[in-house]
Amino acid sequence: MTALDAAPVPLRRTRPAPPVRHVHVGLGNFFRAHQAWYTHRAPDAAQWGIAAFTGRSPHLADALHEQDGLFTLDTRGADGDHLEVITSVAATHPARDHAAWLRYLADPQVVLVTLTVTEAGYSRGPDGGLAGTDQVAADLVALLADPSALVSTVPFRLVAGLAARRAAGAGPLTVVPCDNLPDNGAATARVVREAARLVDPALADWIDDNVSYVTTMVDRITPEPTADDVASVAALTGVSDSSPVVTEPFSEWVLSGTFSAGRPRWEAAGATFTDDVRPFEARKLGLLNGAHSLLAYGGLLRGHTTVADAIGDPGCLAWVEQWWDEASTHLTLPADDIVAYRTALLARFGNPTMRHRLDQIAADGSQKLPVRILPTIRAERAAGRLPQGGSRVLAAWIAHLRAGTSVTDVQAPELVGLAAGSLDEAVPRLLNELDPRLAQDGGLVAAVRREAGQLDGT
Ligand SMILES: NC(=O)c1ccc[n+]([C@@H]2O[C@H](COP(=O)([O-])OP(=O)(O)OC[C@H]3O[C@@H](n4cnc5c(N)ncnc54)[C@H](O)[C@@H]3O)[C@@H](O)[C@H]2O)c1
Ligand SMILES: O=P(O)(O)OC[C@@H](O)[C@@H](O)[C@H](O)[C@H](O)CO
Repeated sequence: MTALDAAPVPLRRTRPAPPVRHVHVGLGNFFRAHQAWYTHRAPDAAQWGIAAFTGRSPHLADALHEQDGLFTLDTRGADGDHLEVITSVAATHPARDHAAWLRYLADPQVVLVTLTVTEAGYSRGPDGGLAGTDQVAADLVALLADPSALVSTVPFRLVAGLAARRAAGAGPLTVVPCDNLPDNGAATARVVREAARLVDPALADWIDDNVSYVTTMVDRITPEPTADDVASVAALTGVSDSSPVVTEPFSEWVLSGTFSAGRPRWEAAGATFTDDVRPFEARKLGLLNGAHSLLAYGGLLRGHTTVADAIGDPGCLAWVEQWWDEASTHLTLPADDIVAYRTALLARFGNPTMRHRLDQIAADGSQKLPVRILPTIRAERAAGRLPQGGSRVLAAWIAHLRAGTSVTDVQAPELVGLAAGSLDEAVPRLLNELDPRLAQDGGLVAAVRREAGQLDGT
């Protein structure tokens, strides 16, 4: 008898969940394939339950609540599927369950907060400080009126939780951002500090004294699961799981900083602790995420749907290799490490069992290109070179915005407006949005204009 012949078994706990000592914001696919998986594998997992909150929509919190926080992780490699039920998520909550959020943060047993809220979720303005958005302003007004008011932005959710912690005398805590942002610990500290100071300068001082921020590089390609993935996991396991996650065998987590009140033994599960994350971060953001953005915009233009489709196109592959040559020049890890990483990336991108959609990666280019592409372009220009590969990534993004129909970005209406009209005008306008200094660099503007013309045939 195969698993398919039997009635599906519901996914429920048979043993108590581990006690909650860690809270996560951004319950989604990546957190479940990465941080929840590392904790599940840690030798002290029985002491480190996670309460996970969604960033916005309640859907996944509700679905996992029905399964006691359990879900199946389907790791798809060349040798087939490896299936395991991850047990580290002890409780799930929608973002609107703010009372639960405040309760956890006020609990001295809870000493860790991790985040996967996308690059845009940090509410950072162009200089990295707290953005002046309507949501930020609304959260400030709400918190000044009532410290327990529901707030929606990540900086103010943290500030509200930390205010509750201070009031309860619950002691120190560590925040561990796990999004693809360079120096994400310092980036998070800055927006939280600025938000706290607006609410109560004494609270900001307490946070400075009691909250540590760890900087991380995170890596594991985890696409949004499809209905076919849900069906295939059910067929393979015979268990009815509404919300499995599909991921790749490769995983990396590099962390740097002080955990003021303890953490799971993630190093025993494969995480690396180091004094300096930056060389790993630069390698990953430039080579993996930079090539992802190139494949997203360039691949969509060439009619592809997934990363595996696009990397199988010799034209896209040549673009990626050229971009990698430029980016690699400025990486500080040993050359053989970079060569090995590039070789491994080609296999990871080409993994035919992963349907990593290019339109998912294309979202929020205005937030992603500055960290994935611009550092290499600036370094190339400082070295007196005009990087064709980097110019092509910017040109492909511009062509994507000009196509206009499927642009998902926190600044979408503004960007689509700036992309309209002649390329001669649109290119400097859009470069100016990314960084005004780029728009003043005549050589670079001309190179991006040339590449954009090649892409759309003008
Ligand atoms: N998926 C991957 O391969 C991968 C790998 C490395 C890092 N990451 C990081 O993790 C992030 C999430 O990826 P995912 O695959 O889990 O996505 P997902 O869509 O499955 O989950 C995203 C989570 O972030 C929340 N969120 C989105 N925008 C937000 C905002 N503006 N404010 C607050 N919360 C917000 C959502 O509500 C959801 O809980 C990525 O943006 C990236 O920074 C992802
Ligand atoms: O998750 P995003 O939207 O920040 O970026 C899309 C991909 O580039 C990214 O998710 C990679 O798959 C990931 O960073 C691999 O570790």
